[in-house]
Amino acid sequence: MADNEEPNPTDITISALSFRKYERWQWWFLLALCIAFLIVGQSGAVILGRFYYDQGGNSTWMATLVQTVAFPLLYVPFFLIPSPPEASTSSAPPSIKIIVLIYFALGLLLAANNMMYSVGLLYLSASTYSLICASQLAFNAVFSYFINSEKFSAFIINSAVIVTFSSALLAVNEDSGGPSVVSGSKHIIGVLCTVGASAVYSLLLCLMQLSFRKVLKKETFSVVLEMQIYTSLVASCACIIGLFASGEWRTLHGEMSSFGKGGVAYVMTLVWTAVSWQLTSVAVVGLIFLVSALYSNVISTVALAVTPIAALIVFHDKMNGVKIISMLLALWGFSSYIYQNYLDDLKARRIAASKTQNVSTC
Ligand SMILES: Nc1nc2[nH]cnc2c(=O)[nH]1
Repeated sequence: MADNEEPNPTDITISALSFRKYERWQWWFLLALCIAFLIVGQSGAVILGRFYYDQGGNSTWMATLVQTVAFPLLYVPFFLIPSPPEASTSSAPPSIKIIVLIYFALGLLLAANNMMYSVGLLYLSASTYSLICASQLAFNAVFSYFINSEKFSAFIINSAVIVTFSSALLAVNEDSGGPSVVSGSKHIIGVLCTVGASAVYSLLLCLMQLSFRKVLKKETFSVVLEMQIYTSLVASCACIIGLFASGEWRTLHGEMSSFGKGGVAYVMTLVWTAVSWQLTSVAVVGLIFLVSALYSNVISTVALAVTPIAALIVFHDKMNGVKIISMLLALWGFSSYIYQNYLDDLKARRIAASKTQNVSTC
């Protein structure tokens, strides 16, 4: 855009304009915090999830439940973080019935995604798993286009394609961990569930973005915590019903006593997996709120490429050329999207400046 051209608010590809409650530095600070939480939380959660299966854990319902059940922890930031007062908006607030319906539907989608994600992690090697997970950015781009009318700049397309390659590259990595031998049918179930999870996850993120923009319309971060708390409540109830209805709860005691590293390690693994998932989920929803569903998914996929570093530190896993190239690609894709954020920020400043100028010349 030329300097003398009037900036057009609809050119902006991120939601910076709709996020007026916070100062610009606060917006960037929240963005950095969410990115850090997502990368640390997801790497930790995936590694602990793999550890649970490796040490003899076998309950997919339990692996699914821990992805949401620690949501009461979020009441701590919910009550501690002060929210700027809501501006009075011209539109009426949504009815309670609509809000309950939204949280209920999104909570069920979340439970379905988490179940399929757990089955994929159980039956597939980390490499096959990463390859299929890479498809979620393509799903997300399609859903974002149709559901959120997302505008794709060259930097966004570049970022999504490069991060997809980065994740796919992990798949050619020979020494990736995972179950050594699974039967053909279980492998097929693992593939179908991971593809299903990728599609449902992308749809879920886009629907969350739509709910923030079109229905909830709050401009404070508390709406992120509310979204996470209520959808997790619904998803956890669905998992508890599944755990009891499937009879899997009867196997839990035996699983704990035969856990490779002992009963205390079993409990600790589940507790820290649950905490890591909360950190991850708040960051995922926070990034949808601050920027977009596609952005949140790009950072999730970058976290996938960063997981080998965490495995290197925690399990002293081997590092090799493929993993390093995958991470460098992820970093490149990530930088491309951050640069788009910067350009959008510049445009938002110009719009604000031209508005002030117009007011003062009137
Ligand atoms: N399907 C899916 N579920 C998730 N839950 C948290 N992160 C992810 C992800 O990257 N993909």
